Amino acid sequence: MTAPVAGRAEPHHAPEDSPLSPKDYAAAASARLDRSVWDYIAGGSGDEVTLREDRAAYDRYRLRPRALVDVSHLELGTTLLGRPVSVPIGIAPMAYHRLVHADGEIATARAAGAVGALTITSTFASKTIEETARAAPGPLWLQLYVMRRREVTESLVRRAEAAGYRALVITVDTPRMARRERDLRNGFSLPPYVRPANLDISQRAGLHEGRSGNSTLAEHAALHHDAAFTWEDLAWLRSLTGLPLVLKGVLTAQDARRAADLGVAGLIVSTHGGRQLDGVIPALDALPEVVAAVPPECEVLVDGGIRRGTDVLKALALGARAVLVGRPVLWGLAVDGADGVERVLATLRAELEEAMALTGRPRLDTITRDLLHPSADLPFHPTSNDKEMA
Ligand SMILES: Cc1cc2nc3c(=O)[nH]c(=O)nc-3n(C[C@H](O)[C@H](O)[C@H](O)COP(=O)(O)O)c2cc1C
Ligand SMILES: CCCCC(=O)C(=O)O
Repeated sequence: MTAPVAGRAEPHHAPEDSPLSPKDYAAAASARLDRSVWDYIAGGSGDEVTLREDRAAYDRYRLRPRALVDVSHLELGTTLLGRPVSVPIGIAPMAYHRLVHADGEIATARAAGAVGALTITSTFASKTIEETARAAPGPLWLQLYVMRRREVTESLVRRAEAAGYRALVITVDTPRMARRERDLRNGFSLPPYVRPANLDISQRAGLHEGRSGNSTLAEHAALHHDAAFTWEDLAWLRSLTGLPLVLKGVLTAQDARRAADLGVAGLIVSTHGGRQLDGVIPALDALPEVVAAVPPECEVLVDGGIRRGTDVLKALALGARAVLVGRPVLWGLAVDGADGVERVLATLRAELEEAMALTGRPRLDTITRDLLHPSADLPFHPTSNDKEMA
């Protein structure tokens, strides 16, 4: 165990001795974290319908294993935008890792590097773009919220290029931050030891002054995010940089096709972990129509609710090139710093290997749609409208 960060609550009770699954890490993290920090991470928007359904979507599929296949050698390596990764599992961009551990994004990136996984660093990282890059041997992408002051975004792009980041991930589901009632009730604001390390002083205004009944993060987004950013403005971003662009938060074939037509290199099918528009289609259910809408060279990833190796397998079977994991990474970080993150990622990798072996799918290209059987309570066959939507 590493030392707790300043200001963090003492554990309410001793965490489990040796957490095994992401679920165990959630229990241990919840015991260690302040309630308002736990709620910020765990919560969703509105009635948290999408938060629940993103996860439940995975449980609506059953697996159809094939027998007597040579699974003595398994291959999990692939490429993402031309760069090799050891696993088709990456870390989703999440704000403020220092909320849960003093080493913040440095620990997370180091752990991902040890596993050979992709890391996507948030605009709201609590360690700098440069120090995170120095810690990470694995591929790094930078997530961008496009700011009203375009020079802020441009400077982040330049710094990402100089530090060796390989792609820019533009989050398109957050022209404003959705109401998250847990944060509103808790009057959540950033503790003094956490700040957006990559934004200048003028962009930090207000993040620490908690006013009761308000989420300062939402206020900050309302002040600084460019809610007028549109498809036309993407051309401006393209003209700024040679780095490939990836759009995060696409849920329809229409938007996917438009992005591909504009030369976007990749898409992340995502509901933002149920934290933005509540009631949207679960990411897993949107995945087939997005995959069907874009040419094969446009790489499609998915996130939201992935907690087991079999979840990864199901997403790959529905056409994802790789998956991203969000909250489980912060749970591992809260419990045991970089070691905790590494164990969470290594567990998901081990479970994916097990699932590949036991379904007779030794390579990623053998994980195909016929691996899935919709369970009896599946309300509709999510692949039935692929053709219509594409
Ligand atoms: C605490 C927290 C902070 C997040 N911050 C960002 C962010 O800064 N940018 C972004 O694009 N997505 C952000 N997300 C969304 C994640 O990238 C991802 O879409 C989601 O967490 C995946 O779902 P999962 O947590 O169920 O794995 C955040 C999610 C969480 C839980
Ligand atoms: C303004 C967004 C803050 C980080 C974020 O994306 C999230 O909390 O989901």
